Amino acid sequence: MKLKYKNSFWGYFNFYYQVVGNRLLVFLGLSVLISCLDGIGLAMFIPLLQSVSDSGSTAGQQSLGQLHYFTDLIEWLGLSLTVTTILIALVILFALKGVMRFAQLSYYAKLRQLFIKKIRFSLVNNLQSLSYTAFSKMDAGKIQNTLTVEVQRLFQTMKFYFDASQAFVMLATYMALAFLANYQFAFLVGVGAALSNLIYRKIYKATKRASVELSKKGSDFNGFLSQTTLYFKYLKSTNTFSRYAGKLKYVINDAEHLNRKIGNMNAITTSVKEPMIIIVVTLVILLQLNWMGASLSTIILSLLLFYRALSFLVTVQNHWQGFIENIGGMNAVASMLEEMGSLQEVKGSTPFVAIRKQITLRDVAFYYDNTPVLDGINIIIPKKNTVALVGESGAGKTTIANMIAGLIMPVRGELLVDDVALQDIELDSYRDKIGYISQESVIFNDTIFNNITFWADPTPENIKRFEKVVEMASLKEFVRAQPGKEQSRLGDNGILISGGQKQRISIARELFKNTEILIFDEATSALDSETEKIIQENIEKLYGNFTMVLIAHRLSTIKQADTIYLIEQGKVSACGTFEEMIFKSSRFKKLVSLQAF
Ligand SMILES: Nc1ncnc2c1ncn2[C@@H]1O[C@H](COP(=O)(O)OP(=O)(O)OP(=O)(O)O)[C@@H](O)[C@H]1O
Repeated sequence: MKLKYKNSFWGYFNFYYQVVGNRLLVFLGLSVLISCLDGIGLAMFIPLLQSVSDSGSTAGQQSLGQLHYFTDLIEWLGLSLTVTTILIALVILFALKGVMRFAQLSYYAKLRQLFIKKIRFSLVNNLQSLSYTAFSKMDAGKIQNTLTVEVQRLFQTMKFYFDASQAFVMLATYMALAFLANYQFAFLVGVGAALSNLIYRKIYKATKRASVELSKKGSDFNGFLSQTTLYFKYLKSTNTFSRYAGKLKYVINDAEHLNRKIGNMNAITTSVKEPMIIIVVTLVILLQLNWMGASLSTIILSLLLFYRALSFLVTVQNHWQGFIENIGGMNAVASMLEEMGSLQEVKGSTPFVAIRKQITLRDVAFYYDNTPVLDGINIIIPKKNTVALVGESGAGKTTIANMIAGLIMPVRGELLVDDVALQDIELDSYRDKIGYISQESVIFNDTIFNNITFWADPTPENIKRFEKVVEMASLKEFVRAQPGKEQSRLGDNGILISGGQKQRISIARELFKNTEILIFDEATSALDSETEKIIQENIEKLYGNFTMVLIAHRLSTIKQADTIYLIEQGKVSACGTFEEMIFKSSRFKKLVSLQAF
């Protein structure tokens, strides 16, 4: 979903219209109906007053102006204008208004639900389909802030917009009724409204600027905050927390300064409200009494209608102020949807079922921005073979693994799965078959069972499969030792378990999945030598069952690999079995001897 809008009343209307469609018109139609019922109900007080004071129907008709049509209607229905009929009409009108109000509010609740769902679903869908390259360039704080705070602010805008519209309809209705009752008064209200709008316009502009600025500060704050929790351990143990917290406080300060500014502007608009109404009403009475020679009943009706109209004018202004205060949310969500929409992953159409023969990287080159990272890479990964990538830090091993996982595409050359180029493969079906155990283990704050099965239903087959992979990943003892066994929780980001345990859980998860290609990126880097040996044996048990890509700095762990590729500065400098490599690559031999030492 793309949400484009112009900064105007109808531009914003169009924004909501794009999300909820014609339902918006239904809502506004109900608002008009309620306003009419309210206005007519109020106008009925005049014949009521006249009936009570027995002032005769002709005077009543005059003071009602053109509104006498409503009382005519009562008479046309064959009912005489007595206190009782007017009271009954009043009750019916307001009861009807209550019913309509109920219908309108429950319709609003439905609209709100629909609106929130649509916006959140669109953001989640766009995030899901975002390309990995685009994601790595985006500001994580901004994404997080938009999906949480800004979406919330956007919903606020909708509430304020709808409330302002409702009040606007009320205002328009009372203006129309006022016009019908006494057009000179209506003119005065128009002048009053125009004057007060001059003051409000300036304040709205300044509020809008502050609101958009607030969204930016929110992104910064969220970015810093998520990193604070992510790197809590580091910040704590190195006593760098206070310096980092200083940055966080600086952003809080800025954001709260803006909030205060917005609050001050709100204070002005709110406090100006009552004096302004009184001034306009006083002017209206003075004019009516001294220059227009109006009767008391005309003045009472006019005052009733105008006071209502003016208070709705103020309500419109207040809600509009609230709307403007949150407009940054609309801006942030619309631009995030647009930005993510333009950075979507392009997926091919050939569904992936299974590897028949091999994965081939042919003369592959890759650049991060303009910096070459891979150049002329030729690698063959035959089905169910194990290929190891070794080389110094920054040589390009992870970049190759990312490409095999379909996260990035070759800039030059091609990656073929059998005969199909990676670009042509339907990536979701391909990734369904990929198991990726990265340098940073992925542990969810949930039970061991859910972490490994990825929230699979605990059916007898799944439980059996779970037990099997727990055993394969040497986790049996660990699970048994937990007080809640497989239902024990692992804590946020696996904070409650060791680095080695995290990696074994990651391995078990990939084994549970119906994986065909297994990528291990430094899978054994955080293990003690005893556990590493067990895991190593377990990985070796997988040899021949999966197509595997191993990235390991510890060369002893890849002795059994079918083929080893030595990557140096983005190029393959040698390849072969462990023994062949020792024989033909002096660089590899040196690396092995350094590690042996
Ligand atoms: N998202 C990125 N944007 C820009 N440059 C990147 C990005 N990711 C990696 N690089 C650069 O690409 C080069 C290869 O990185 P890569 O992670 O593939 O190396 P590696 O061999 O896996 O290193 P290590 O063994 O330390 O994990 C490095 O110079 C790295 O700085």
